[in-house]
Amino acid sequence: MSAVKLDGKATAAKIKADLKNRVAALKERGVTPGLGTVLVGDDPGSQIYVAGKHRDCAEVGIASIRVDLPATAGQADVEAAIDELNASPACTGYIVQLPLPKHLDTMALLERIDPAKDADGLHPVNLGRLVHMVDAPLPCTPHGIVLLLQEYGVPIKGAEVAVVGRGITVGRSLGLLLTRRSENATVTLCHTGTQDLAAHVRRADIVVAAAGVPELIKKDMVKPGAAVLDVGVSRVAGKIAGDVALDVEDVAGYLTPNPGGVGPMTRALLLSNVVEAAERRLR
Ligand SMILES: Nc1nc(=O)c2c([nH]1)NC[C@@H]1CN(c3ccc(C(=O)N[C@@H](CCC(=O)O)C(=O)O)cc3)C=[N+]21
Repeated sequence: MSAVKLDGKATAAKIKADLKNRVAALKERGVTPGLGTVLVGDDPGSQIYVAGKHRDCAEVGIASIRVDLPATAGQADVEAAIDELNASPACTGYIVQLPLPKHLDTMALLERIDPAKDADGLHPVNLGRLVHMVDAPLPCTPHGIVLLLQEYGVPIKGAEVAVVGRGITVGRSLGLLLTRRSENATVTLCHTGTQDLAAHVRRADIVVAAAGVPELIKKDMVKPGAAVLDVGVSRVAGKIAGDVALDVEDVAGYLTPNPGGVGPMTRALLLSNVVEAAERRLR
């Protein structure tokens, strides 16, 4: 068997086309959405991601505001950048690129972001709203995963989902999203303390690999026909390595390419959060 490709790049293009129309409508009402990024230091990977986000903005008509600070920036310097974006009417949403240099207190900085401008959907207030299932910006990667499954008609309701990785940005938040009444999946959240990972993955109709361990998910662990989503972005010898072994394609029913799968969806949903924040402002 050869798996159906869950084409994140193509699906993200559709989402961006819709956003472009919504941005045009906002501009007619006098509001231009603006995405801010705060980047501290010169990690090459982070530089590439941030540059990509600004290109995406230009594509759909979102203004972008780039704040780059040196690796030596102190807590007060980053706080000042955050305060400025919180106060700026031109910025409707922004992110602080992670990971931050180790000398900075990441949690204190993330909590300082105005929750109404939280484009990542990872502010504790917004994660709390997700727990309570009230309207708020959603975490981009989990939201992108749900939309990608829906785009290809992969049944979520009643599905057994194995999420591998309990990080806040993907695994833990995705568990919250998929167990809402509107999704109604049954989620097993696996992590490094899981006793028999293969047994959990083998039962799953949908497998989401977000552990950051190259080739963690092997062919013999996947139920034939299952949908497999690869969130891994480890760097091995300069190349992106996913969490899913290549030959999983032989047994899976659906599989994300990587690159070209979950990554482009994450970026599209970031733009979506910026546009939604601008729309909320007009309500
Ligand atoms: N505050 C914050 N928010 C983030 O959302 C965030 C972050 N910090 N820090 C780093 C991670 C990583 N991340 C990616 C998003 C898209 C691709 C992506 O689009 N990748 C392309 C390939 C790009 C390439 O080849 O390098 C693809 O999958 O097709 C990758 C990685 C967002 N992150």
